[in-house]
Amino acid sequence: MSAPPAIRLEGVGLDFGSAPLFRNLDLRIGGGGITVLLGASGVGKTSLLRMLGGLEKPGYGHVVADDGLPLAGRVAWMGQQDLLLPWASIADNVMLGARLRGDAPDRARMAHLLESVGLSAHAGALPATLSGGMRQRAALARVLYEDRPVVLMDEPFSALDSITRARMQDLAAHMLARRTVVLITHDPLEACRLADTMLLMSGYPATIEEMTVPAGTVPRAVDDPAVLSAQSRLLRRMLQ
Ligand SMILES: Nc1ncnc2c1ncn2[C@@H]1O[C@H](COP(=O)(O)OP(=O)(O)OP(=O)(O)O)[C@@H](O)[C@H]1O
Repeated sequence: MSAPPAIRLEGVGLDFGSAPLFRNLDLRIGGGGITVLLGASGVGKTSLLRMLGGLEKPGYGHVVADDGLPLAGRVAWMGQQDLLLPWASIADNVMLGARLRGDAPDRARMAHLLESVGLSAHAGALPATLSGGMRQRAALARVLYEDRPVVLMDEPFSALDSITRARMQDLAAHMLARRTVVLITHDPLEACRLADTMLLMSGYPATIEEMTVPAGTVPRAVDDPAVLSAQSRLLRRMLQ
């Protein structure tokens, strides 16, 4: 994997119809860490993520990597839905990118990744036979198979029960270490466990405020007192 770049938004604007989502927005997403994006529903988090991934073109301004190289081809995406192909095995789903590119699939790499996410025994299974948490682990293995330095995650764990969610947070934090990760979540505990940098979006057009993160390295423990008090401060702030 190439070095994880920082990403800059320079004077970015985006409107949908008459609604100004962003006006002259400047923002730097640090390289090689997890930036968590929080904010009320509809404030523009997904739109910002889509601009970072090149899926949405800003009305004006630029989205650039700090190393001066194009971002295209260096970004992987993980969303709330696992988007696994229902008719393909877990193994084939993990190697899907290679197949789409016409590359020879790397079965050893796939097997290693499935082992890392605890799914070795399910390589030949169809997605429908797995639990939601297992399918998200398969989706994570697919992201890791692609080995992109930038990973954009739009509420990837929000459909999971709280125990599975906490396990996925630990797994993702370990497996995605040293990549440039941007994670959207509505869950203050998830934000406080996983953020190296925490950004709160609010208003129309949106402004972005950097929040203080708890001390300690990611993933922080679920019962860390600093995490729990930061979580309640954050929730109170989000309710304002
Ligand atoms: N392609 C589009 N065309 C028109 N309007 C859009 C489009 N994409 C997003 N919007 C609008 O832009 C606003 C921001 O949407 P966005 O999905 O970015 O918000 P969000 O903060 O991610 O919300 P949520 O937390 O509910 O997912 C919403 O009002 C939405 O309806």
